[in-house]
Amino acid sequence: MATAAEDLVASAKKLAAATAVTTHYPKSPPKYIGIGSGSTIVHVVASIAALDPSLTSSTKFIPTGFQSKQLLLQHNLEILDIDLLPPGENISVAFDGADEVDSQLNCIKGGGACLFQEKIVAVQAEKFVVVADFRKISKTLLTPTTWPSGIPIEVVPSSYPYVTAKLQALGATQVVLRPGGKAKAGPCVTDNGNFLLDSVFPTLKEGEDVVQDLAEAIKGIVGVVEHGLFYEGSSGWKGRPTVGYFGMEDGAVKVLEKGGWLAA
Ligand SMILES: O=C[C@H](O)[C@H](O)[C@H](O)COP(=O)(O)O
Repeated sequence: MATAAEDLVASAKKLAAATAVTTHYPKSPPKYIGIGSGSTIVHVVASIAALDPSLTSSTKFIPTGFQSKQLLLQHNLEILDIDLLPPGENISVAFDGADEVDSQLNCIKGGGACLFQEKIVAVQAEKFVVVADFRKISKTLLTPTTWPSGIPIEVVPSSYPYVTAKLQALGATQVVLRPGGKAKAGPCVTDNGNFLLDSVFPTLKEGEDVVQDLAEAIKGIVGVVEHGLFYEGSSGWKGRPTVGYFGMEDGAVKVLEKGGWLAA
């Protein structure tokens, strides 16, 4: 049976999801909508499935992994794999969860091992809407929150000892090869057949390009496929959300945009 604290988090996610969908799902039928992964996206998909069918029946929904594909199937929403998005076409809105979000909307994602697919969908979306609960809010990234395992980094399996050493040289204080589930002997294998290194770095200072500097250093290591930093820096946009919806403990939904928190 769920505890009172678990119930509080679940209802915060649900309310934030409903508010985000009501506000950002297009008012005329969109061609493509991106669907992220995790426990919060379950509520987003339920809210989308409850919309008037005229808004969803001609839409193709692009999943970011096995779990979100199954969710779309359960709700009879039409699926399109991201590699079939025609070149030059954009996704109207991508909805997703997050593990940690800073005051500038930079995120850590990948707790569910779907960060690569999530990023390739996010960067092709005209609008990227993140939905989360109050536990995910932090002032600066890598501040201990409920996401103490750090940045998930997807690596080609044969490279993991090398990448581990390079991450430590970059300042990581802990690098853990993510284990598989209870019934899996050996590491977690992503939907792309890769491993994940959960890497704790010291809290990032506030300031221009601190997230970008770390992100680019990680991405520069041979063997790294992608990392869970979704951000924007002076060299470009790398998946920072357009807006974040957060279900709060008091039943309110707070909205964070690039310029700061919107007044309730
Ligand atoms: O790989 C997984 C994702 O980045 C999820 O969106 C993230 O872990 C948030 O998940 P949840 O909604 O379960 O907190």
